[in-house]
Amino acid sequence: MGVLNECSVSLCSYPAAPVSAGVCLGMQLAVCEFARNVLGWEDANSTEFNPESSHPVVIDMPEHNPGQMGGTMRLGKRRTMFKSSNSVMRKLYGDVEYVDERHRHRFEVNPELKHHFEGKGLQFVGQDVEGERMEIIELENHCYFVGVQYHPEFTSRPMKPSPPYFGLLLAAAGKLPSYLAKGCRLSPRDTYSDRSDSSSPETDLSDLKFLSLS
Ligand SMILES: NC(=O)CC[C@H](N)C(=O)O
Repeated sequence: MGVLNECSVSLCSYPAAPVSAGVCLGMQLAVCEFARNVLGWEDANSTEFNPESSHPVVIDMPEHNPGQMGGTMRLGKRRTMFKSSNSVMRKLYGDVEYVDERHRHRFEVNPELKHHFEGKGLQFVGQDVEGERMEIIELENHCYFVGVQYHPEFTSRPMKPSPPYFGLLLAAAGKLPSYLAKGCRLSPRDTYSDRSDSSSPETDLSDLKFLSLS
C-alpha cells in the first residue's frame, strides 16, 4: 500500500505495490513507471527531470514558461469530468459525473500519448472539461492502482475522508469490494460517513458510532 511521492516510486516500482494511490507528482511518476515497465519505453520520463527524453510522457503545460517559476502553476479548484461509469474512483465519490478538486502543478500527462496507455489498460477515467488534461488514472483489472493530478488531501475531513485516500485504506484492508457493493457504506447501519456537500460537516461527534473496518 502506498501514497506515491517522488521517493516512493523508486523504492516500490510498478506494479510491486499491491494497492497504490499517486497524488500529483505521484500520479505523474506512476505514468512514467507504467511507460517504462509496460510500454517498454525505457527512458520515459517527465520533462521536469529529463527534458531530452525520447518519450516525454509528462510535459510542461502550455501555461508554464520554462525557467520561469514565479506565478506559473496551475492552481486552485478545477473541474474533473468522469469519462467512464465503470470507474472505481467515480463510485467512491458517490457516482457523480464530476468532481471539483484543488490543483497545484506545472506539468501534466502528455495528452498525445494517451492512447498508448489506454491500449494497455491504464485508463484516464477523469479529465478536465475540455478533455485535454488527464486528471485521474486507474489500472484495469487491479483492485486499487489509482492516481490523481489534483490534491484531494486539501478537502479531506475526519468525518468526510477524501475518497481517493479512503479507497486506499479500504483496498489495503480488503474491504473495498464490499464497501462498493453496499453502495459506499461500511455497513447497512453506517452512520460514520458524512454524505453532505459540506467539506466541513458539523455532525455532532457524540452521536457518531465509530465503526471498525474489521
Ligand atoms: N504538487 C506537485 O506534486 C507538483 C508536481 C510537479 N512538480 C508539477 O509541477 O507538475
